Amino acid sequence: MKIMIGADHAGFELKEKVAQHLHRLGHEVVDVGTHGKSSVDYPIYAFQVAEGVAKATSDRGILICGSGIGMCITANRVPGVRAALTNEPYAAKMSRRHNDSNVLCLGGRFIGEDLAMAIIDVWLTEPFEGDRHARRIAMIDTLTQNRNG
Ligand SMILES: O=C(CO)[C@H](O)[C@H](O)[C@H](O)COP(=O)(O)O
Repeated sequence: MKIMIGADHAGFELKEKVAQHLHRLGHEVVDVGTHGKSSVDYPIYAFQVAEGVAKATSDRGILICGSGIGMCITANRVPGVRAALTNEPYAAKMSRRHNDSNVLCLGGRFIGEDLAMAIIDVWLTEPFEGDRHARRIAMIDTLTQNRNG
């Protein structure tokens, strides 16, 4: 898969490890930054990754900030993005099976490297179940479009 990744300063260190892990698994990684520990603003990276996934220039996205919350709030503003904040593997699994999540958000200040990789491994391999869940996902898009006119 082609996976776009991004982080702010609070997620930078974990992002570097995630990039190595994804490379080891054979994925193509597009890293939009940040590239150091200096303080930056998470919406910049969240929007880049979310746009990449929404425009299908990448198959999936992974975003990391301190808690994962700011990244998730921002990414979900982009139509077509279904970002899930999952700091444990079961939520990651369900976000794939029921929500077809296409962006994974992690909290770099909440979880360690081993747990992050376990979450990512589940998230990359779990399939979407479709059926009633596909109907509900379609409703998200329809209701959003109706609201925006
Ligand atoms: O956006 C966040 C919270 O929802 C992230 O955790 C940020 O990484 C965090 O707010 C950054 O905090 P800092 O005090 O500027 O390092």
